[in-house]
Amino acid sequence: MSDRNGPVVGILPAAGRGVRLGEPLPKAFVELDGRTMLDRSVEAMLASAVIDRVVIVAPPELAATPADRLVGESFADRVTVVAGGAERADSVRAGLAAASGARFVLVHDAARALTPAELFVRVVDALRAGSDAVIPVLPVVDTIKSVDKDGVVTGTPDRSTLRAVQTPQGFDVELLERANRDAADATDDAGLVERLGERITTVVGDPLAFKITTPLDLVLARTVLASGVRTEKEM
Ligand SMILES: Nc1ccn([C@@H]2O[C@H](COP(=O)(O)OP(=O)(O)OP(=O)(O)O)[C@@H](O)[C@H]2O)c(=O)n1
Ligand SMILES: C[C@](O)(CO)[C@H](O)COP(=O)(O)O
Repeated sequence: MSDRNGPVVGILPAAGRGVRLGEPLPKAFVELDGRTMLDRSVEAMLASAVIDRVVIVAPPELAATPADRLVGESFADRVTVVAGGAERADSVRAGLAAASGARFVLVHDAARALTPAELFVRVVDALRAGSDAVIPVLPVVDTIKSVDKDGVVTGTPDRSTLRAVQTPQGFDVELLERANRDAADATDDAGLVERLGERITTVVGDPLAFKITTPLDLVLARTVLASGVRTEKEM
């Protein structure tokens, strides 16, 4: 596909249970300062003005809930809700199947609920400029070791070549569909594209796009909001 001006659809995997977070609700429905992670994520995606519509991939028992009960009313008409699967990759595939008409897709974890709108803009700009697969990355701040099955150190990769990977991850829709055709294990969507030997480019990530995974992350997210640090661009 050569025209790079076509529609961008956001796929928002939000079907995880949040076992590591340990809250009673599925993680995307946990509130941060009175609003769910899901609602915050949808708002950031649509407020970026570079995403035309969003497919929410919800826990199956909530997938029949009308969109205006899941997210703010002003966004509901640009949202579709589908049921997720057992693993994140299954949920992404369900979202991709509902992304009809997309030229590009942005896959974004609902768990990265404080992601600023500017990060979506950076990823879409890179797609429009010619990339078919784009991921946001940050430098790794810790020294990383590889270990064997007994926990004994086997090496120290050169940290300058390593990056921590975030979402949103942006793709030419046909490329991500092709990457998902053969079931394979990968911890992110770009990992599937890598297996095809395709080129993946990077943009600078954002510390506020951290994934809320553990109770400590929840404390951090709530503290960030209480501190008044700007998490959304005023547009
Ligand atoms: N079957 C799944 C698993 C995860 N996700 C989504 O993928 C994102 C990243 O996953 P993670 O943060 O690991 O969430 P959980 O799988 O819920 O976490 P845990 O492993 O602690 O249960 C989250 O927005 C989560 O809702 C999903 O849509 N479907
Ligand atoms: C996709 C991802 O958010 C990129 O960092 C991450 O790999 C998901 O990890 P998970 O623990 O499988 O949710």
